[in-house]
Amino acid sequence: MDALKKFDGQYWRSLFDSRVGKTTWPYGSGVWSKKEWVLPEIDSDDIVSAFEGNSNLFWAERYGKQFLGMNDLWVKHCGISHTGSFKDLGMTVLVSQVNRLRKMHKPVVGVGCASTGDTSAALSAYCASAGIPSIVFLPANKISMAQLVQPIANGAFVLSIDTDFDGCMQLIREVTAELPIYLANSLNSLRLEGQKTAAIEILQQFEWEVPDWVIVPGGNLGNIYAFYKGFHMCKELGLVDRIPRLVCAQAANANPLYVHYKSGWKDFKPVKANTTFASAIQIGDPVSIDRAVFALKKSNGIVEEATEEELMDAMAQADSTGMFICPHTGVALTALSKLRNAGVIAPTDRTVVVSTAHGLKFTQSKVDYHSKEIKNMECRFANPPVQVKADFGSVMDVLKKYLLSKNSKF
Ligand SMILES: N[C@@H](CCOP(=O)(O)O)C(=O)O
Repeated sequence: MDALKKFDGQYWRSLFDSRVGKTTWPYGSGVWSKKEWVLPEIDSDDIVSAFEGNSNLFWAERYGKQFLGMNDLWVKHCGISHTGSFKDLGMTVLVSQVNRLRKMHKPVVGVGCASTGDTSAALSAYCASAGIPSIVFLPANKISMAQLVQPIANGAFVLSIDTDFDGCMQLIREVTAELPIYLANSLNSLRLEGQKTAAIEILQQFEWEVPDWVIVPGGNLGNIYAFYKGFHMCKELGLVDRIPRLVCAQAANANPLYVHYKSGWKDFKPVKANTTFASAIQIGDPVSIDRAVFALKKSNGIVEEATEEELMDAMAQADSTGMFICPHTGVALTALSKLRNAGVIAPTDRTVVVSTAHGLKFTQSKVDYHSKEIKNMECRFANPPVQVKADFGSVMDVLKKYLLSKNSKF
């Protein structure tokens, strides 16, 4: 009861008074009447910023310390971009080249891709901007609504095909062998030239100090190779003297690289990719398998996997520290956590997790999780909204309960 008394408005008012020397609470009426707002001085440690230091490379201080006991964990957010994923980096290069080819009157009637949602979004946007027809093959009902609407809105010719990504990939390869449609998937090295810039940018953002680890979610596997290519190029140029160890993180429901790695890189076998919340990496027969294996061998790399529960829990925990990540980044964070727990990654290792897409593309998965509506999943970190009657007493009751649970010092 004593603790509850402290929710009295006067208590809060005195708290603010004592912090800044005069009444400062600027909102509301009644106990907290509106008075002059004086900003207290703050220390630089108090500053809460989503982006510490550089624009898209941020220090995941709270997540690192709270969940992993790490103090040098960084997230490279590649989803803060025009279409909300790292695909923009490569697609601008590829579509620019196609634009040039068309100006040279080369017979390119359009650009096509198979996609789990991010590649098609980027392709359709850049093509629309250049006035080039884009054709996208999407697995029906297997990508998020936000991703589906992107190529539709950008005026692409969208084929929703009753198969999975691997089926779409097979079909687009056959079609582009017949028609002068330029294939924009990441087996095209122009894509990788663009994507490798993320690796160069990480080194530049750390002022050419090489991180110990870089963790990348992997599906079609072009990106892990692109990162290797960028780091390797900087080493060749003498900008750095080593490259980071790479970790490729896969969903356990679509894990052909993980299985291959665990077999000691014996014969690669495609798998049937099962449904995963990390839908952009729901791929069983990745086109860049050989390049990925090369990159991992050259970087003394590791492959890890994440179950559905692990990746969704990791996403929820990361979001609770302010990140709002995509499920694929949840896969990468799970890989990190497993490697930390196994003692492979040390608490002080400088580690960069590559966040591949914007969380807003995957809101349905977050809604399902926080509503605890996922079969066979505990959803341990769900934060469902509280239903409350529209009266002051009811609102105060739930608020007091909530605030007491959050503020043990009261
Ligand atoms: N996750 C990808 C799948 C296609 O991969 P790509 O590397 O060939 O573009 C997507 O978003 O479509």
